[in-house]
Amino acid sequence: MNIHFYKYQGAGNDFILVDNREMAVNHHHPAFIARLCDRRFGIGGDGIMFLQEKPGFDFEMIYYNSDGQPSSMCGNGGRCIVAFAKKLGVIAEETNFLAVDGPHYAKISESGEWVSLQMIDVDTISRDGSAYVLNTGSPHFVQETTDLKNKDVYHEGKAIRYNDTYRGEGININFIEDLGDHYFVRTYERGVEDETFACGTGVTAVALAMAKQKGLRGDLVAPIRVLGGSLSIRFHYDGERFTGIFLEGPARMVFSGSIDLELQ
Ligand SMILES: N[C@H](CCC[C@H](N)C(=O)O)C(=O)O
Repeated sequence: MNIHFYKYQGAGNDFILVDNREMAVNHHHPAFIARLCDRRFGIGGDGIMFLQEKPGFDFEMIYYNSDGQPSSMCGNGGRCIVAFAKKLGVIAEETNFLAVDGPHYAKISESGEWVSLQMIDVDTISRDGSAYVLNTGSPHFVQETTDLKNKDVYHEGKAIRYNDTYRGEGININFIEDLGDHYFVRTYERGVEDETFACGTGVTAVALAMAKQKGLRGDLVAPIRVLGGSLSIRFHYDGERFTGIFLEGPARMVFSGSIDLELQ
């Protein structure tokens, strides 16, 4: 099957995007999806998204992790598919689209390279030892640490993700270092089963957990550095609920192309 695709990245979290409005690609084949995402035998990417028609919305975002399995929400992927929709002429500067965790509003800059994506509201944060556990569209474990640049994120993240508590459903593991004027975050991602250069729902989880830990309230902004660049989270916290949560940052096309791949 010949597939025309676009490659995007949002702060180094990279994705394959396919305009599937004609429903030409039947993507319910994990081995086929995993092969497309394979960095040696395919195009390569942390995940893949199909942009599809959906009555009542500008489009629907269908997202798979690179392991080929359907996934929960992808924040950086959501920002990249908004940039993709603008490139296709499906939207102008604002959009309401449907994703796996429900409707999302987003705004995009004139340049088409800066996207602000509204995330779902959050009203539950639990603890696991000194860590925070919460769902921002995907499940996240947030652990504050020091000397993060030298941490073995792969092995330490994998050990938590596959421990007795999380082995079943899986969870994304975020390590955060508070550097005063910003947080530095590194993430081991479920479904990629490796560290990624950024995780949008992950840095969102970090921003909310740190606000709770510090007893912050009101309209807040959390500047965050990740391996692949910078992201910013804006939100309101009244001590109970986190609302008006926006994940903001770059979303850029890297290249486009086509690939001939037979269904396994
Ligand atoms: N790996 C995540 C989904 C993608 C999350 C990440 N790429 C983001 O930007 O939110 C999971 O399985 O929960």
